Amino acid sequence: MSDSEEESQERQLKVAVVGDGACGKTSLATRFAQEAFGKQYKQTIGLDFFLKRITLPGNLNVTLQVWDIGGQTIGGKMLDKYIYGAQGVLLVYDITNYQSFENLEDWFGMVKKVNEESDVQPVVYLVGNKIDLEHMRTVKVDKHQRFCQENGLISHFVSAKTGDSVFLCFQRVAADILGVKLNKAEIEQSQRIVRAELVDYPQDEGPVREESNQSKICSLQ
Ligand SMILES: Nc1nc2c(ncn2[C@@H]2O[C@H](COP(=O)(O)OP(=O)(O)OP(=O)(O)O)[C@@H](O)[C@H]2O)c(=O)[nH]1
Repeated sequence: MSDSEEESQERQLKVAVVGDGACGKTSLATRFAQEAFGKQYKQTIGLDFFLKRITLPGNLNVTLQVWDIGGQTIGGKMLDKYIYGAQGVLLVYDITNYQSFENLEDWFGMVKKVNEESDVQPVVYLVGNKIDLEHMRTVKVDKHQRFCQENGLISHFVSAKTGDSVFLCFQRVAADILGVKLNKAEIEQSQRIVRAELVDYPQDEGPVREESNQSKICSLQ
């Protein structure tokens, strides 16, 4: 294959998103791929796919295939087939739902089983979702960190609702899979993409305190 043919072949990465029903997997995929969020819960039956093209440092174009796996598939016959071949796995739970955190043992067990015989192991992230509901948190941060340390997982906290850290999370997965390092500026840039829509202070004036739209915007932070 010539160099130019190789260059034109876009890299596709499979990222499987697993976790209990209603923890926010579809919402994360939708936020990442379509920059949208819906309040209404619609259960995923089986699985859904999302595709999103991103550019990593070094002008590396990558298409992420996000496999949004329905929470009800745990214990089902198809789950191992859905997870098989994923280079990245997001183990998602809802920080306001302790059970969804506890059940990650089972989800992670399934991921390990599927990859038992494989030489290459997927990059696995522990993702605490719904951080906009911090006041309702039932899973302590140190529990989350311990689970990461004990199992060699990478930690992330996100909100599909506000978009907080969602793009960064997927971007990091892609970068980790490909062994690309993101520097501080790139990480900040990714965070800014999400926040730019929410915060729009007038130049040189700093945050406005009172009644205007700004206070509504601040409450999203
Ligand atoms: N406040 C808040 N609500 C969220 C967030 N993410 C998802 N939700 C809500 O949680 C509910 C479930 O979200 P889904 O994305 O459908 O959950 P899921 O994990 O895909 O569920 P299954 O399809 O059953 O596996 C919906 O009502 C979402 O609007 C979040 O970050 N913050």
